[in-house]
Amino acid sequence: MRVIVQEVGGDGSKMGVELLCVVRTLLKKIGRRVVVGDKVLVDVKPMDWINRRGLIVDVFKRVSENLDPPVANVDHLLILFSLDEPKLEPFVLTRFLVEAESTQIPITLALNKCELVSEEELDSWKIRLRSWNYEPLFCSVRNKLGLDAIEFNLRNQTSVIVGPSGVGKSSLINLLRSSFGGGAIEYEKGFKPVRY
Ligand SMILES: Nc1nc2c(ncn2[C@@H]2O[C@H](COP(=O)(O)OP(=O)(O)OP(=O)(O)O)[C@@H](O)[C@H]2O)c(=O)[nH]1
Repeated sequence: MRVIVQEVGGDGSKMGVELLCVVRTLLKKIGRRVVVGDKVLVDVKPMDWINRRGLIVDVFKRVSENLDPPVANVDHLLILFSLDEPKLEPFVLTRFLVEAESTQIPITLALNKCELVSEEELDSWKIRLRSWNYEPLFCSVRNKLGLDAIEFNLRNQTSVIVGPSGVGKSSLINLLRSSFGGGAIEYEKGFKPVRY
């Protein structure tokens, strides 16, 4: 598992170092599963700092837990759809929103590829989504529009970017990483946690 070091008893120089870790057998035996987003205690021998290896010996208590797919300690969900390519389908969006709401994790809805549709279409989506009680953020990753507001929403929390295939999740994560210096971990298609 990839672990990013956040604290080493008084030694700030190791902050941000990425370690490749295995999980202690005892943890597996007692059913303590380690999932993406977990905060863990890692045992690193002095020599292992060179090879960047470690052993996960404990898992801290989770603030939140999502079972499918398994991800822990998520503060925020960014639901990303595109207005076109693929076209925004109200039924699919509803399904994502209902499922996201059921987690009780705060949600931001963002609609990407806004440069592909007319002003009229944008306005009609704005009105429609307002009637559903959502205030979506419109953006275009390609044209670098509307990204400040998204970056602001992601700041200082662990978010999961959710959305159908092809809407621009990876493109957004990559652009945020390069433009704003945020961190990101891709987890699996359609479900991407990012610590920003
Ligand atoms: N026109 C347009 N295309 C975009 C924009 N953002 C991303 N794309 C393109 O959309 C395609 C899909 O983008 P990805 O970032 O791979 O989408 P994804 O949501 O990560 O897709 P999966 O990995 O299948 O879940 C790529 O060809 C991107 O270049 C945008 O704002 N406008």
